[in-house]
Amino acid sequence: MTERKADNAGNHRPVAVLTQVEKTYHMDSVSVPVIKGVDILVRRACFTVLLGPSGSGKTTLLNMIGCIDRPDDGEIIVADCKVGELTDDALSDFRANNIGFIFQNFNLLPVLSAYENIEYPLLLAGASAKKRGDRVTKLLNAVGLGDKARNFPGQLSGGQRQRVAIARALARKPKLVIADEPTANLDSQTGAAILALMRQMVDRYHVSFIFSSHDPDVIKAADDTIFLKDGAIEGIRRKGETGAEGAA
Ligand SMILES: Nc1ncnc2c1ncn2[C@@H]1O[C@H](COP(=O)(O)OP(=O)(O)OP(=O)(O)O)[C@@H](O)[C@H]1O
Repeated sequence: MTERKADNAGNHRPVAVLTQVEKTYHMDSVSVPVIKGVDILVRRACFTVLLGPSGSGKTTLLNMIGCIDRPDDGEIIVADCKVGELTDDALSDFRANNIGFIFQNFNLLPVLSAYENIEYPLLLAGASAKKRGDRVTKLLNAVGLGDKARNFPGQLSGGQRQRVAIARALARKPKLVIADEPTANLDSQTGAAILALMRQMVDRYHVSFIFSSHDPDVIKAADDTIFLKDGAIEGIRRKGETGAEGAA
């Protein structure tokens, strides 16, 4: 049985579990609760879409799942680790070893070529030259950019830059990739191609993707869709199931 099939059968632990997560921003004397008692289970080796209108709290939630930010209350488990118990340094290491990130503005280093951008996290991890070369070449080919290795970001289209960013996010074989509105700065055709590529990466590498969007069309690509409104879960739809269930 493949990992994916096993996961669908419920035999594998989820890649992330959020229990009663709360986050409030404080500005001067005003407190704004942004995430309100959220429970989420992110399945392993699945493509999960977090769907909600602007301001519903998608980025705030992804930042907490991605261990960039901490909740005020509740528990977050990522890759079987209770991340709230880690010190800031340990959390940084955990993030680098387990989580990849893709951003809407690509966040590539402009002075590095496509090859070097993908290689960078491997250099930071101390991987050997042979390992780096093998991995980068494999990923460049996987994202359809085998012939653009030497191009700098400024010499690539938006869609090509996002392909480099996807390859970079996968470089260290993360368990989870977080993509915050990765198609927001792309035209609809390029955005659809990027979505299809992420779907392929989930199927090929059995990595879990969690992708935020306010475009309901992205649901088609997802295994699971989590509907967020005003910082609370409105429902969760798992592919193959009819209707939306309550919080997982
Ligand atoms: N650092 C901050 N300080 C204060 N308020 C914040 C901060 N970051 C976000 N907010 C507020 O929290 C709410 C949720 O923001 P968030 O960016 O998580 O939403 P979003 O769903 O990702 O929105 P968008 O789709 O527009 O990116 C918004 O009302 C926003 O104004």
